[in-house]
Amino acid sequence: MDKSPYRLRWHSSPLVKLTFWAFVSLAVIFMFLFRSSPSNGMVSSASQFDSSRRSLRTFSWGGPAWQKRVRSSARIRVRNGMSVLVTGAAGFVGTHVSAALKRRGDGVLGLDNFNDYYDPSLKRARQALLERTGVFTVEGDINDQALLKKLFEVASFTHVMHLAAQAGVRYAMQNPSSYVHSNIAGFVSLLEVCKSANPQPAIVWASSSSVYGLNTKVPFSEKDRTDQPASLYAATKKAGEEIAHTYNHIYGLSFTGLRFFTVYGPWGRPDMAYFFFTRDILKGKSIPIFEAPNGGTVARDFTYIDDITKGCLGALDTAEKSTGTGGKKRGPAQLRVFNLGNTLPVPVSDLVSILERLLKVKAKRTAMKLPRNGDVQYTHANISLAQREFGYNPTTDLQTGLKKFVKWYLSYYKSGKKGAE
Ligand SMILES: O=C(O)[C@H]1O[C@H](OP(=O)(O)OP(=O)(O)OC[C@H]2O[C@@H](n3ccc(=O)[nH]c3=O)[C@H](O)[C@@H]2O)[C@H](O)[C@@H](O)[C@@H]1O
Repeated sequence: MDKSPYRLRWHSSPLVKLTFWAFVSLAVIFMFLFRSSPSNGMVSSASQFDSSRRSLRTFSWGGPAWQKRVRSSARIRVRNGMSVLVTGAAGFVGTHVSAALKRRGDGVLGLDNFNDYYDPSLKRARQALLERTGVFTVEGDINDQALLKKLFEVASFTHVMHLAAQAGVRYAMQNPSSYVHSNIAGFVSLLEVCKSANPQPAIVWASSSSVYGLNTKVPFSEKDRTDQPASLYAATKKAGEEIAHTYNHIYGLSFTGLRFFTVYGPWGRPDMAYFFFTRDILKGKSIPIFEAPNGGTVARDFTYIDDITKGCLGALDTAEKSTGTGGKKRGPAQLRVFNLGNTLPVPVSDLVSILERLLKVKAKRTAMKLPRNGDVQYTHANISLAQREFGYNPTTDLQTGLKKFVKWYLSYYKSGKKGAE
């Protein structure tokens, strides 16, 4: 038995004993909070949710300075303005919409996971552009509910512009789980937080023209069937529309889904045909141009980014409030879906001809059979619903829009210094 004076004193003084155990308990509680609660302003690991991404990431967020930036970015600076959480803010459409909202005085907070589906340095350049406009983009994943809850605690968003998604029709064959992760699990994760927020935000989000799938009735109207998706990407977007219906029905969340038709323009996505055709024409590489099996034309209703941005703002401006509070529905809420297209389908071979003229380089064309990996032959939007509801009126033809894209492309990848991958 230990007979040291310390031991004796330990046993004999209840006050010392109490102090010691109080100290130990506090230390344990502190360690627990530090490790497990990112909402306390520490570190959140989104990678545990994200086994499908090629680069697993850990995001840092929190702390008083971070909260101050979030609050300031989301602050409304104009009468009757809105405070919008934009997911996928460092994406193509996200950047344009965030900047447009900020410029007119709305509060905007960006959220993006900066994944490596395509060159993340382009996303960082977009983030820097947003920063200059006054938009702070938080680095994080929509599957990270602790982060989302924290954002809603710090800022009171009136709207969510949900653009974060795994895009691309053909890539779904290579990495199917990334579509489920972002477009289904991520969407549900976001809606779980939105439905419990007080007040609930109104949600405007990106669906896709691809939901029309094998539908052959043109132009595509919102009333046409969308139960024959031709790719997993399309299936996850269609699932999103059904999930929106459920959250609208159960919780009174207000939803506007926007079916975008092949959006293109400056700061665009390098995985899209007009973008990598430009790169490959300049490099002298051959361009695979898809042809339909019957010798028919493959065409798209290419829609310029400024027209899409106006459509997004129109949808936000006419979105009604959600009706629920604290996770409970109080009445029926708005549920809308709109085509946002250009109404002028252009054959892919014509797109290449326009690029040849703008770049002053002859393309090496290779005809290829339309692969059976999700591509559809033709898209054409009927936009009368969006026209009626919020005056959507696209004004940019493909020639004009591509001219602006090429100008941006050449200046961004100045004389091959940055070199598009
Ligand atoms: O409208 C939409 O909802 C979709 O638009 C695009 O999908 P897509 O129209 O297939 O756009 P691209 O991949 O840029 O293809 C444009 C056209 O070029 C054709 N193409 C593509 C690649 C290629 O190597 N050759 C080729 O001829 C495609 O068949 C298509 O007709 C986007 O990539 C999707 O994320 C978006 O949801």
